Amino acid sequence: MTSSVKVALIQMTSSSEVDDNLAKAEKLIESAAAQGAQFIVLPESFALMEKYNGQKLEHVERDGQGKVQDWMSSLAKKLKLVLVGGTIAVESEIENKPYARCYVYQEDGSLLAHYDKIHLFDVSVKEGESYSESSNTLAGSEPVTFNWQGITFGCSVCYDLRFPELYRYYQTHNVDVILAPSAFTLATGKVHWKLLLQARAVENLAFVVAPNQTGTHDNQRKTFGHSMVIDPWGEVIDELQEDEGISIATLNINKIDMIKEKFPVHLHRKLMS
Ligand SMILES: O=C(O)CNC(=O)[C@H](CS)NC(=O)CCC(=O)C(=O)O
Repeated sequence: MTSSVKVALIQMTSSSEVDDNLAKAEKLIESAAAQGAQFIVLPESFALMEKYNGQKLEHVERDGQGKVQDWMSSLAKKLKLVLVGGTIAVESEIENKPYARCYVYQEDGSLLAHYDKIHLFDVSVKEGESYSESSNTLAGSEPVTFNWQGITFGCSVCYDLRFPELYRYYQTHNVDVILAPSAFTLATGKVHWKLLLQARAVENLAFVVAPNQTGTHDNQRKTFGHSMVIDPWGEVIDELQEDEGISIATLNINKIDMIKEKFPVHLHRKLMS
């Protein structure tokens, strides 16, 4: 059983050009691999930030085939690492309503897991800034965990962070590392991003790995950056600022048991549903 893993988070300002985004992400991933990262996580919508909000999506793939899936699989294989692909739009059973899907590829290029974003961002952030993700996306319904090298991971995406019951499910399924690739807005990120990430880590005694989009996108949307890794005690192990780049952190998985032994919050629950 592996007791530590070197993860890398990719922070980028994705545009509305898929090829440009993949080229940019590839450079960052190669640099992270050269620094010894074994497990790399891309942010939500890394391959495409749509120009238009609430309209038909411009690049949607079919499960199992498509440019972005091929790119993720071959890169994972070439660099012999795990690659978590934030989200991409993947056809669902309903026309023009793809899932926002996170694919996880492993070292031989095969698929290890996939997760469909459950909570969709239908909110008004402030005057002139509102989102209607459900108008062009179908919500997933299943929490997803997977095991890699004896470590258990739980999947989530962005707005999911506001729904603690998803993470409580992961706690009851012994998740060691919570993944939360995001495109958190600048306006909400300033107030809520770090707070939510730390809360999810502390209340569930798990690491939280959260790469975010950053900067101003083609569609004029602004995202917050500040990709970070939090340990199960709530401490920020590594944090980026607003520039594009990579964050590399070593997760010492033994730390979870060390904390649970002295501070067994997970055994003190009373109101089980
Ligand atoms: O639409 C895309 O291209 C990429 N997807 C997103 O940006 C998604 C849905 S609009 N954003 C969020 O979930 C932000 C959540 C958030 O910021 C909060 O909870 O405060």
